[in-house]
Amino acid sequence: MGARRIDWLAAPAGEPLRGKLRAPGDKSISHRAVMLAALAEGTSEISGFLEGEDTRATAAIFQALGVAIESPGHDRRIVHGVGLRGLRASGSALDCGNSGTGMRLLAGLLAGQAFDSVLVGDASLSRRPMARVIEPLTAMGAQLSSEAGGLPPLRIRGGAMLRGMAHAPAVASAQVKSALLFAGLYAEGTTEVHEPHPTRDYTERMLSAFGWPVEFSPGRVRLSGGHRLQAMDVHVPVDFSSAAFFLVAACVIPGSVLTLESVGINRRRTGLLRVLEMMGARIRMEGVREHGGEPVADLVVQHAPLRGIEVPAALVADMIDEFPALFVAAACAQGRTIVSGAAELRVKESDRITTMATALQALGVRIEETPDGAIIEGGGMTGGVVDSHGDHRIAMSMAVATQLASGPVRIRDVANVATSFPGFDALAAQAGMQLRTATD
Ligand SMILES: O=C(O)C1=C[C@@H](OP(=O)(O)O)[C@@H](O)[C@H](O)C1
Ligand SMILES: C=C(OP(=O)(O)O)C(=O)O
Repeated sequence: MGARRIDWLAAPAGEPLRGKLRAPGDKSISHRAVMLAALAEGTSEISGFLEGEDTRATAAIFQALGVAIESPGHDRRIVHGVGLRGLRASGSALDCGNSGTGMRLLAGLLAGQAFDSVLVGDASLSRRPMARVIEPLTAMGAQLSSEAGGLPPLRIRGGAMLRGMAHAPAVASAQVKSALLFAGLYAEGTTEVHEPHPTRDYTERMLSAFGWPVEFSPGRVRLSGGHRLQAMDVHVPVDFSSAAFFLVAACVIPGSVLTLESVGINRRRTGLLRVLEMMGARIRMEGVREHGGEPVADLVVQHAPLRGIEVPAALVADMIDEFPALFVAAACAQGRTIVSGAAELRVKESDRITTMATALQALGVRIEETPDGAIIEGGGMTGGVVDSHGDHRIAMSMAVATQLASGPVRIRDVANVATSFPGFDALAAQAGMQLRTATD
């Protein structure tokens, strides 16, 4: 982000990945934990909090809104909740950084406040579509405006009287669903969301854990205004999306046997596991248990030859952030992999279809873009220079790809990895990958 321009220089280490790794805490759950703890009555302690730029931006926003948040140690936060009506106006714009989750969830939450707010973001976030939350929130009575084309900054007028209603969003998006549920806390009557495909259900589960009555089943959720949130301690599991880079790396690097510890395996997040298994991967779950109300397991992954498949469109929402990593698995597989039904990838931190296609092509992979996916021919990769376009998931996926390239690779513009996975390069080196930082 910002002025820092960092590249990675990577080379195939020629070594299998071995040992045990623990990836950082879940980004989606960390955002929600801060938000609900801030609105709760009493003091909540969050452990396993993701020390990423995205989630720290959310915590800083709540501090600007008058919530006392202590950081007693790495991965920990103590949040002194102010209750549903206890936030107060910030004198300045609230900066969500690179985080779509932060901005969209806050749009719903701030629409219910008595004061005005402005949400801003970095250059990437300022290009991402917000009409998907502005329109349904406006239908509930919220007063929000954006730049032309539904782009940030978002200006939110306080004091609106929100009405609950039933929503059927056109896109399957946990961010949209969660924005509507946050507004629903402040609305009169019942707010319902019927999704085109079920998406991650952390907002529903966490609201319920904080004591708010919520009815939900996959793809459906319903709640009413007029209740209270009670403080609780939140234990954040390891983020499956972060573990996914190492899962793919160990699948494709011959001789690897790697254990990823205590990974969150909520079904709405683990579509990639099912797809890799269809491709021939050998991944075992050990010690399945509950951690802070979420299922977690150690994932033991062993190298296995992968074959190309047609990725079932029904799994897209369950692996929405894992496509860059999947593209790398596909490039290393035998045969053709077809991805479709994934047009949402075009409105993430970068256009992830074009960015991945361009990066893999630069390493000699045959990959053809389609409007909602790609056709990837497996085979070898050469060395070269690739650009992550400031997209954390592209940078980390290409770092995995380089381990199978026939020569050195420079990955440009990787600083943004700190938004979701600070310390990725150190962990990659610990596992046996060769990656070093270079600045221009
Ligand atoms: O709700 C969330 O925490 C998220 C939902 C997904 O976005 P969409 O809701 O736009 O699919 C995902 O891509 C993002 O990384 C986190
Ligand atoms: C899309 C992502 O996050 P966000 O939408 O929160 O920016 C992501 O982390 O891949």
